[in-house]
Amino acid sequence: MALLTLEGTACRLEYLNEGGANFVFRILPQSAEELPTRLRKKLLRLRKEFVNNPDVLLAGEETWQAIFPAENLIQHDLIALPPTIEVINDLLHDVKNRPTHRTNDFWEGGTHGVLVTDMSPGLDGRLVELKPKWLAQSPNAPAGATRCRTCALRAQREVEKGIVTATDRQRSCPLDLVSEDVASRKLAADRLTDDERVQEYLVTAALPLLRTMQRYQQTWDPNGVLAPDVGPDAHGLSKAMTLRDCTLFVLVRSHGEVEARLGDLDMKGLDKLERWRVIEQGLGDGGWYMDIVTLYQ
Ligand SMILES: O=P(O)(O)O[C@@H]1[C@@H](OP(=O)(O)O)[C@H](OP(=O)(O)O)[C@H](O)[C@H](OP(=O)(O)O)[C@H]1OP(=O)(O)O
Ligand SMILES: Nc1ncnc2c1ncn2[C@@H]1O[C@H](COP(=O)(O)OP(=O)(O)OP(=O)(O)O)[C@@H](O)[C@H]1O
Repeated sequence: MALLTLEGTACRLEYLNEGGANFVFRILPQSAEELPTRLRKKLLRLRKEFVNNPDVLLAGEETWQAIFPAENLIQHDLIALPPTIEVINDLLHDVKNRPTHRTNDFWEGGTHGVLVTDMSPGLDGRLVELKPKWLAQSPNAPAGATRCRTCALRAQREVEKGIVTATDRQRSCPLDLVSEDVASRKLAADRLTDDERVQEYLVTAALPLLRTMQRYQQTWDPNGVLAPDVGPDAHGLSKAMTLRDCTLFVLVRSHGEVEARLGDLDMKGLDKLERWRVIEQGLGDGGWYMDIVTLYQ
């Protein structure tokens, strides 16, 4: 637990979770008093890496707000922090349930954090986190491809490197998730989650959201990472790649109502372009877009 003052209120932070780039904390009042409205039902997300300009923490916000309904986005609210680096890192030292491969990560400090919509399920809800991934085929896939970009990469990774990521484990095809055919959508949803209410949501009410994601993945990256000159499309490519890796948080409340919001929409930098190109080239050259490689699995 870490004690600090936010919005003039004495708060305590509890570690919730972390990914490669951010720590996420619950915000609780130190005493019996209520939290100020701004902090209520919010989590504090801290970028692990030191960020000089706090605006970077909100990069892309306007882009996402322009294409998705507010009710489908994790809301972000930049908040100034008191000098807290030691308090946070002392807390991280004490946490027992951190992912083992991240226990050497500590907060590099910073003047600001981001308050995000709290999608925690509480005592009587359920939260399912999933990545819809590449909802349209890669523009660089060969003609006649029988695997989509996500399925091709999964097959390559498993066979060549023996690596199965959390997303891979779901074995769901993103193209099925946005298919016109309801049976295909159902198959994809069943593989993404065991939760029947979330399956139902994905197959029906989630479609407009998923199709918007699909549409913008295509619009923003019409030529693919192997296009000889991505210069003019560079910002579009960043946006498309970010949308291809974001997380959909699906919260089922006690009476079955579903709240679904996209998060992890931190804009990907083009410093990754070379890596993306190597991946795409490898998928094509290795025949991973073609089912034939299944023979070797
Ligand atoms: O390459 P992909 O499609 O497997 O996506 C990577 C993700 O893998 P997964 O969703 O588990 O299959 C991967 O997720 P994990 O670390 O495996 O949880 C990252 O999100 C990675 O992005 P970045 O390099 O950290 O910015 C993601 O890389 P990019 O989106 O930058 O390609
Ligand atoms: N708004 C939220 N509500 C509930 N839980 C959340 C929320 N945001 C993050 N989390 C939890 O914290 C974890 C890590 O958060 P997040 O995905 O933001 O980290 P990250 O470092 O950006 O991830 P990545 O490794 O993909 O870069 C999530 O997987 C989720 O379990």
